[in-house]
Amino acid sequence: MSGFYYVKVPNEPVFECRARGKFKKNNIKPVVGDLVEIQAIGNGQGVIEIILPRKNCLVRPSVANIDQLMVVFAATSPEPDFLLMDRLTVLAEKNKLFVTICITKTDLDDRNNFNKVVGRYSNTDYNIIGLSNKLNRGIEDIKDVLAGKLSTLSGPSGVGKSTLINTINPNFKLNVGDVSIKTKRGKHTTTHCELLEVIEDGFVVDTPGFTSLELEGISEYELAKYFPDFNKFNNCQFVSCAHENEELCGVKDAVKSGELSKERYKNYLLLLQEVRENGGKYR
Ligand SMILES: Nc1nc2c(ncn2[C@@H]2O[C@H](COP(=O)(O)OP(=O)(O)OP(=O)(O)O)[C@@H](O)[C@H]2O)c(=O)[nH]1
Ligand SMILES: [Zn+2]
Repeated sequence: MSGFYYVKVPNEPVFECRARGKFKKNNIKPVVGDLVEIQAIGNGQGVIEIILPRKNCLVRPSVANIDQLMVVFAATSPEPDFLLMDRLTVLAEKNKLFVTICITKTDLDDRNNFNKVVGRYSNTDYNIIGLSNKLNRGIEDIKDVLAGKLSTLSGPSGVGKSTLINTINPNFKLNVGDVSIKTKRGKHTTTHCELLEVIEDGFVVDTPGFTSLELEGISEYELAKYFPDFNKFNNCQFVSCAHENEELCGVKDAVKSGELSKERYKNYLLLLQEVRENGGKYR
């Protein structure tokens, strides 16, 4: 119901809470993932008194205190969108989140897209997990990386996010859709958003994901920072090197020698262009 927040309290049923009026006055709204202090008023109801400081807060949908961005793409059907994959990892880096890249439908991977992903990100410390919901492959690895964290799953429609959650924990019975229907635009307006405890102390935000990528401004000077693999090679002549047209650029050298992924570098240049066109706003 609108105006209510559902608060999980250890060893108690979920409390149905309203927020103190002072929050509204100060234009603050509790969001999913917030750690709060409540006052119980009986009957499983309570009032949110304090919102503890957030370590991060992503928007659209608003979720606070996320530990991990699990980027989910299919090996095929739909084909992986590598530019979106790089955008999502930039979003994660900007917000200091762990990154796990989960490639689903590896049972259909006749073009070796899983290995392509492993190659592209080989100079990062991202977890890269190949998964088949169909063959029950990789599920234990996914459980391991979800344990003890608040994660959000992000990726295009139809890659198998709901199937994955259902496989991990069949209690959820999320709707699994038909790819062709679900990929039509405009289907993804969730009005509510909740946390699913998919395994003990491992929570996942139930949302269509941050594919719209509304970020606060990222300047052209900081974009490269969010490509952690580039950082290993940035012994460039200029400290503020954009790794673009500059001479003596460690990143460009590493791309030339094959140590850094050419595709990822290409996407970096595309995103750099975008950041500039948006005057520092990266969308
Ligand atoms: N072959 C194969 N098919 C899969 C796998 N995982 C999911 N699918 C199928 O892919 C289709 C889409 O799965 P969903 O779980 O609805 O995908 P989703 O990412 O939740 O999609 P949205 O809810 O639109 O975001 C369904 O027909 C699933 O049965 C897999 O590992 N292998
Ligand atoms: Zn450089």
